[in-house]
Amino acid sequence: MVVSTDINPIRIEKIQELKVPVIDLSEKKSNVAKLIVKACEEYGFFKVINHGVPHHIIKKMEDEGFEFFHKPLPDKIRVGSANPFGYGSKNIGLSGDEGELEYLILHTNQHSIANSSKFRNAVSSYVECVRELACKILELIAQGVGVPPTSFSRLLTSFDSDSLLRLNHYPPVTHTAAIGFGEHSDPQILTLLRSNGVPGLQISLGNDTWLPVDPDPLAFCVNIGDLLQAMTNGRFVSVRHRAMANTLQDRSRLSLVFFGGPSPEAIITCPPQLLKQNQPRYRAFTWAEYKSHTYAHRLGETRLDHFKIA
Ligand SMILES: O=C(O)CCC(=O)C(=O)O
Ligand SMILES: [Fe+2]
Repeated sequence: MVVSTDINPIRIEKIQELKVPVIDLSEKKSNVAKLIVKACEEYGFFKVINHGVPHHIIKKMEDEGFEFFHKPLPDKIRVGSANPFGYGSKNIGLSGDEGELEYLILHTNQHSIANSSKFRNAVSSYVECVRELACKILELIAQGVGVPPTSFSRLLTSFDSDSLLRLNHYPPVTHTAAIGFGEHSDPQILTLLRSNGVPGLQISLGNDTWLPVDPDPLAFCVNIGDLLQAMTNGRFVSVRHRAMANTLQDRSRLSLVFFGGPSPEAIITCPPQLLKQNQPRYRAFTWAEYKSHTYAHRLGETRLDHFKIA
């Protein structure tokens, strides 16, 4: 009798052969721009090293994050529930998704969540640095695809840029197949994720094949979001990814995730230089419109499809 199993050995081999692109930002700009564009087209995902975000700023944010999650539950609940900004546990979004994590979502322009000034300072310095890094990467992307340098980064520097910082805390669980954060693509423009040395993040290669991303506390993981897929007319892929629950019994996983988004009124279209002879694949929409569509659907849906021109 042939026993069917979910674990396909061919897939495992394929997974082990591949490594996600690691891009050294201290190398020559024109080469870096080319490598980034290639990674955005092939995976919608890469890691950056020598990124210039000072270690002490990351460490301070990580320490504050752990301090927050180690507080008693009533203290965490007191900051308000995560719709849209605040603390959440197990439930992700409002459409029934669940995972083995707790999290804190902060708006990068409104630090109104009642926390200590020590916490707020850590968030401000961290956000300032990662926003700058996100802009630098978006400018390299602009250079690589041949559009004016600030075509994408200006969306993150506008005074009402709708960017978020999300802290995800994955405590140890004993069931190995559990999902920490289910499969999805990030809705915004660009995501910068940094995690401690505990594994969990995986990116999708399609056909149910997953590529585990080695934890690397010195690097930032960069995800292309749905808006950048739309703004490149589908040339870049907004990578589908997920986090497995943490099965290391003696440590928690903490990821710091910056989502670079535009102002709610920003109109998302592909610059004409990138359309060339092609027809636009997506209709123009505002970020506010995209966000409300996203919030109304399950995490795993391919939300950008709704804006496709038939
Ligand atoms: O925590 C992680 O590694 C992934 C989380 C994630 O994908 C997200 O917050 O959008
Ligand atoms: Fe994500």
